[in-house]
Amino acid sequence: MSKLLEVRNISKYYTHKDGWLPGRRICALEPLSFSLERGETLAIMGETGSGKSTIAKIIAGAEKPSSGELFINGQALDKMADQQRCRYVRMIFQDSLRSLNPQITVGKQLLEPLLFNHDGRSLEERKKRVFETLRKVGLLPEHYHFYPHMLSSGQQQRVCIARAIVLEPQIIVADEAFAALDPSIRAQIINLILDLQQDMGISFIFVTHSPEIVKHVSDKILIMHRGKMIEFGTTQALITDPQESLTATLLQADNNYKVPLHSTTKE
Ligand SMILES: Nc1ncnc2c1ncn2[C@@H]1O[C@H](COP(=O)(O)OP(=O)(O)OP(=O)(O)O)[C@@H](O)[C@H]1O
Repeated sequence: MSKLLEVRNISKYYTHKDGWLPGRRICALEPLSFSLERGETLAIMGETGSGKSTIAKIIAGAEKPSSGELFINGQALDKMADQQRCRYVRMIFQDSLRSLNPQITVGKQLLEPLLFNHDGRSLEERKKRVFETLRKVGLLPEHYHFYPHMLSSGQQQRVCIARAIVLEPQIIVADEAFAALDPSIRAQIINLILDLQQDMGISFIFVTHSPEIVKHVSDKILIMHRGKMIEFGTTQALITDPQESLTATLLQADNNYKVPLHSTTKE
């Protein structure tokens, strides 16, 4: 496996503009570095407010780091134009279902990223890519003409995944994207992601509180505590020999969620 993503010394400070202490600087992330190989899945875990979403947003380009650099295949990510960057990294947000526009058909919502990405394809070629993508996420050609409210929540989540993969990115960042789903649907979506990873070689970065999801899908785990990366290593190493008590606590099994075993599980 070759190195896909390299995160070097990224940090993030926010300055409060209002409230009790305007102008006060908050350190959301102390400088941290890690790397990810092609096709690997990384899980980011930690308590509330520890900086997990901040890392996810910086990798996806939704936030700028206060310092540090990110490289993808050796190329500096922050020097890329948005159109180029979104061909490499796409994000599925916490409230991804609400990010679907209720007034636009599924097909048009999937065409949008392709139109934004001026790659010289004809409309017919783009539509062909959209139909292929619907198939990859387990939807039917007729879903192209559906509006989001005509789909179940599991199908809507598949549209969100389709929107993330339609540009064939190398990394997808999912920030607690599946937490609100019914457990059986969530298991199907997680298994879909494992299939996509095998078929398309996409690397996933998950922000999650669920040890079961982490054990099921991730190759590596990054543990955050109050803006600091306190542990980073392979899933196997952190499960069998955690160096921090917080790591052991976060990885204790939760009984609320079980992913039915799948042939491609990483366990
Ligand atoms: N836009 C912002 N302005 C000011 N402070 C922010 C902003 N975004 C995040 N923070 C602060 O940065 C810190 C890290 O936030 P972040 O959302 O990354 O944590 P998290 O680990 O993802 O938490 P959660 O699990 O609750 O989503 C928190 O103290 C948060 O209040």
